[in-house]
This record gives sequence, C-alpha cells and structure tokens, in this order.
Amino acid sequence: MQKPKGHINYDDTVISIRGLRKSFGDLHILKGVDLDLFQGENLVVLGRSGMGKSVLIKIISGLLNADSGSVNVLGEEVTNIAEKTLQQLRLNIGFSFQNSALYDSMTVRKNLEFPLVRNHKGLRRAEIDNAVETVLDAVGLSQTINQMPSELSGGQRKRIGIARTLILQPKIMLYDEPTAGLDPITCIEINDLINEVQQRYKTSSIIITHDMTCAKQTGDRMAILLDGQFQRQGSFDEVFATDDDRVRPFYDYNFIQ
Ligand SMILES: Nc1ncnc2c1ncn2[C@@H]1O[C@H](COP(=O)(O)OP(=O)(O)OP(=O)(O)O)[C@@H](O)[C@H]1O
Repeated sequence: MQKPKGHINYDDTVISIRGLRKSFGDLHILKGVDLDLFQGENLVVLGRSGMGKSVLIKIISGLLNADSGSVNVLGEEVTNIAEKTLQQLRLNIGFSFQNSALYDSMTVRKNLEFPLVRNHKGLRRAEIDNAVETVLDAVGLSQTINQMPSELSGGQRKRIGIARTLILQPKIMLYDEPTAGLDPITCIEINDLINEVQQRYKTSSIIITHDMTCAKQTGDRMAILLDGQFQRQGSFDEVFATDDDRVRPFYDYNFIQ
C-alpha cells in the first residue's frame, strides 16, 4: 500500500525529548537523547540490540524513570509527573508489545473488552459491543470475535493485540518490533495495518524494528540510535546514504543478496 502524504502536522510536537540519560549501574544506555515525534507521524527507530530502544519507549510511557533530561509527552513532563496524571496520560498511549500480550484464557471479545471496561466504568453493553466490533473491523478480524487466542495465527494475534490497544483510542502508538517472527506476507499485512491505523485513528507512532521492509513501508522518518544518541535522522533514503559501518549493515543485510 502506498503511504498517503500530507497527514503530518509539523507544528504539533506530541513527544519532545531533550538530553535524556539513562544508565543501569555502570551500563550507560541513553547518553543525551534528543527526539521529536510530530502529530500524525510514523517514526521508525532503528538500532542494534541492546542500544536502548525498548528502554526509550518504556521511559516515554512512564514504565521506567529517566536519570536526567526532559521527556514531554502530549504536554506532560513524564520525568516529573504525579501518578494520577501518568495514569491519565497512559490512556493516550497504546503499547503494542512484541508478544501481543493477550490473555490466553479469554476470548477475543473478552480480551478487547478488558481495557475498555477497566478504564471506562459505566459503559452500556451496546457501547462496549460497538467498540469491540469497530476495532475488530479496523484490524480485519471480525470473524474471530468468539475465538480463543490459541486458535489464532501469530499475525492474527498481533492484529488483536493492536485492536486491544486501539479500543482506548490512543493518540500515540508505540510498536515494539511489530513484524518479529512473522512470515513475509503477514509482515506486509501488518505494515499496511500500521499505516491504516495512522490514517484512520490519526495516531502518531514510534515503530521499533529491525525489519527494513517494515521501516521503509511504515516510516515517514527514521532515527538511528547509535552509542546512546540519535545520530542519524531523516527519510529512509537519507539515513542510508552513508558508508558508516554502524549503519550500512542494517540496509545491506535486508536488501543485498
Ligand atoms: N530494568 C533493567 N535493569 C537493568 N538493565 C536493563 C533494564 N532494562 C534494560 N536493561 C539493559 O539496557 C540495555 C538496553 O536494553 P533494551 O531492551 O532497551 O535494548 P533494545 O535496543 O530494545 O534491544 P533489542 O533490539 O534486542 O530489543 C540492555 O543491555 C539491557 O540489558
């Protein structure tokens, strides 16, 4: 699917990170990270294993504390935020985990209802049913509503995981390796879904991936985490127009025979 242009509002920064540092003991992971995410944008974050990509999105969603620096998310400074405000903020952040994180003992319907009922008390049955049916339709899996997660393929589980996140209508989506472990055709379907979510829900997203096809198909912009900082940012072609041997292998491994 070709990505439509002109959906990004560069005057509206939904995430703004300046000078972010994070260490675990003597292990210095993030060493002064600066990054912006604009409204409506899909930003792909690339980087070698262990560089701190997951740590970064955990700090953005308030699951981990920063050591220093500023992390502004939807106008809130998450490095210095009250628990109640953080809980409210988290409702606007959808987290698509690598393992889809579905409850195996619940049907698809119950999995999807769960975050809605927990976070919006007093919804009527018809409103819940409507929300479940809408997100299932959005991910193209209406027919699975009464199935158990164990009856679904890896790609379907991934879609249901995304649907469960979408049911709260988040403003920001954080995708952690959305195509990991999927076959190439399912990968392309997930890439298309990420783009459809961007269009339909007007989300701004950070997509962590090692899959260059996913990066190319979903990303409006790439940012490469190198030695604790984002040292290359730009379009897919711009970031790979380099001989830097810390960067080239990402491209070469995926695209050169
Ligand atoms: N809670 C923690 N306590 C101690 N060390 C941690 C913690 N979380 C992450 N780390 C360390 O921080 C480093 C970065 O981890 P992270 O998971 O962010 O890497 P990544 O870039 O996402 O890697 P991958 O591409 O393999 O998923 C790793 O060395 C990891 O062991």
